[in-house]
Amino acid sequence: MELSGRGVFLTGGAQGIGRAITTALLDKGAKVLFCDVNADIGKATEAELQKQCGADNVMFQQCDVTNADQLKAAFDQAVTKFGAVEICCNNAGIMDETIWEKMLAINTTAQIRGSQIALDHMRRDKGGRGGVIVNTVSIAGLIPCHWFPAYCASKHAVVGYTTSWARNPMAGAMGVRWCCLCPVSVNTDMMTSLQEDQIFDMDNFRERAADTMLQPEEVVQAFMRLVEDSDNNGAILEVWRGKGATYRKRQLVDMDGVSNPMVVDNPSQTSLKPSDVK
Ligand SMILES: NC(=O)C1=CN([C@@H]2O[C@H](COP(=O)(O)OP(=O)(O)OC[C@H]3O[C@@H](n4cnc5c(N)ncnc54)[C@H](O)[C@@H]3O)[C@@H](O)[C@H]2O)C=CC1
Ligand SMILES: CCCCC/C=C\C=C\C(=O)C/C=C\C/C=C\CCCC(=O)O
Repeated sequence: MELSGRGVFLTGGAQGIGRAITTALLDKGAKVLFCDVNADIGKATEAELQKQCGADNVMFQQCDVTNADQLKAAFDQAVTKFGAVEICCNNAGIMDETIWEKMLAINTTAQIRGSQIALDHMRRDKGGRGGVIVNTVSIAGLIPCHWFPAYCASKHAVVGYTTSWARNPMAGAMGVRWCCLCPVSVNTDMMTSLQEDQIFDMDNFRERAADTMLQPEEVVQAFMRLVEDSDNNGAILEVWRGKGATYRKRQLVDMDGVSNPMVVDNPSQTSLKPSDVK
C-alpha cells in the first residue's frame, strides 16, 4: 500500500507508540488526525508535528475513546479533513489492574468501537475506498501473563475480534484488511510511570522485561510492515527485541509424545515446557 496522500485516523497519539507511528506515517506523506484524552500533550505534539510536516497534514482532536460520541465525532473529523480515512489505528490503551473495568473500556470496547466505525466508512461494498485497520495489541494478547490478567484479557479479546473480522467471507468484497500489532514491552510512559500496585509481582516483571524491552521506533517498523504488506489480512505481527517482527502461526504440537496434541502459538516463545502439559 502506497501511503502518500492517505487519510489516517489514530487514537492515543499524543505520546508513546501512537506518536511514533503518527510521525512515521507523516514522513511517508500520509495525513493524520490523531486523538487523545490528554489535551495538553496532544496540543504540544500537534504543534511540533505541524512544524515538521505542515499544518495541513496533521491535526489533533481531544477525545476520550470510551465516549462513543466523541470517538465517532473525531473519526468523522478526519473524514471531513482528508476526504476519506483509509488507515485506522486503534492504539489508545492503559495498564492498571486496579481499574480493570475502565481498562477494558479503553483497551477493548473502544478498539472494537473504533474498528466498527472505520469498517462502516471504509467498506467498498457500501461505497467506501477500502483500507486497513490496525489494532495495537501486545504480546499479552497472545500468551498468559500472570502480572496483569485483566490487561491480558483485554488484549486477547482484541485479537479474537480482529482476526474474526478478517475471516469474514465478505472480507474481499469489503476491501478492508484487519491486523494485530503485538509488541513485547516498549519503553514508553505506560511502562516508565507504572505504579507498584497497578500490576502484580512488579519486581518479577521488571526483571523479566529488562532484557526484552523495545524502543517505540522498533514498533513503528513493524506497524509500517503491516500497513504496507497488502496481502496480510488477519495478520498477527509479533515484535520481540532482537528478533524483529514476525508473523505468528498457530501450530498443532505434540508436546511430549504422550499427551494429546495441543494448539500452541510459537512454542519456542512461550514459557511452556513439555512438563507443563498435563
Ligand atoms: N508500552 C508497552 O510496553 C506496550 C504497549 N502496548 C500497547 O500500545 C498502546 C500504546 O501504548 P503506549 O504508547 O505504550 O502508552 P502511552 O501511555 O505512552 O500512550 C498511550 C496514549 O493513550 C492515551 N489514552 C489513554 N486513555 C485514553 C482514552 N480514554 N482516550 C483517548 N486516549 C487515551 C494516553 O493519554 C496516551 O497518550 C496501548 O494500547 C498499549 O496497550 C502494547 C505492548 C507493549
Ligand atoms: C517494569 C514495569 C513494567 C510495566 C509494563 C508496562 C507496559 C506493558 C505493556 C504490555 O503490553 C506488555 C507486553 C508484553 C509483556 C508480556 C510478556 C512478557 C514476557 C517476556 C518474556 O517471556 O520474555
